[in-house]
Amino acid sequence: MNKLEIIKLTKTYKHKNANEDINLTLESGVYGLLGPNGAGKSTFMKQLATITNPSSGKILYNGKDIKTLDDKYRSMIGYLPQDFDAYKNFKAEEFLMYLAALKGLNKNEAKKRVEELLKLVGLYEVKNKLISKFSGGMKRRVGIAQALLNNPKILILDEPTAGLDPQERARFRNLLSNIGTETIVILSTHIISDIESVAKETIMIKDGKLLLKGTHKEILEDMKGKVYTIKTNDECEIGDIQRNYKVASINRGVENTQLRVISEVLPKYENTTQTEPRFEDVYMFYFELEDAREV
Ligand SMILES: Nc1ncnc2c1ncn2[C@@H]1O[C@H](COP(=O)(O)OP(=O)(O)OP(=O)(O)O)[C@@H](O)[C@H]1O
Repeated sequence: MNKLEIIKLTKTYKHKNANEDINLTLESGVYGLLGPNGAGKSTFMKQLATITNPSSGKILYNGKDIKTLDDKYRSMIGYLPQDFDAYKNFKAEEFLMYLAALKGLNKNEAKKRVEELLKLVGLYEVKNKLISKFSGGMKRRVGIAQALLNNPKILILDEPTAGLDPQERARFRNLLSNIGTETIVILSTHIISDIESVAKETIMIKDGKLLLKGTHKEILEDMKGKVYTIKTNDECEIGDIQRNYKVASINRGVENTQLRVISEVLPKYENTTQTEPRFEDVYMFYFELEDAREV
């Protein structure tokens, strides 16, 4: 069994609830934690990683409070904090060997595991290079590798793809598929495409509260009838639509301009057709975006 139960989890900083009354059950598999800046994702993950204690509520691992499991629980988790900073004066391999020793791996075990992980994150060729000479994406990959050192049962990754280029993002997706199916993986992001293909379920939080949890199919099903395409050539109308609706994208074609609109009611414009929702519409529906994307 590999199960986390999060019960009425609340974290208050001064007078603000960064997490409020969150109830969730997580079992093996990848969960994408989605929410805008300040939604409470890091706070949630820090509590799972025992970096900070809940103000109220509790977290159970296989039925036992993680507070009482203490080091036993900690030995089962891998954590990549949002602000992970590797010791820059270490070489990649040296740094991972050092952390492996801290995590209690013996030297032979550590050597084998570090080599495996360096290959997995694509840093084996540069294992003897100073981390200070690495790009942001490479440093992030060192962070991902260190979170995996102890073969965690629970892997908590706070924005693992921040700073990664498209190729590195693709590599990260492959890497996740190589992580045991017996692991609970929770990864936070505000980039919907990062979780679209890898997460079995998406968890959305907003203003510290749980908004929804579901499979992509369930979430998309819920979006049906809320996405429209409006075709127009009238600049006044385009402005009007932008002021009154959530516009996911604007496509300025030769013949006309097409606006992808998210709305719970049928928009009142002439050339409006309902269209199939895409996963990226979900973010727009639940969270405001500042500007429509011009495509
Ligand atoms: N140590 C702290 N002291 C006071 N307030 C905090 C602290 N940590 C977080 N907060 C506040 O709690 C709220 C949630 O922050 P959190 O970092 O968990 O959000 P987030 O979803 O991870 O955001 P981001 O995507 O920007 O990282 C924010 O309003 C933040 O300012």
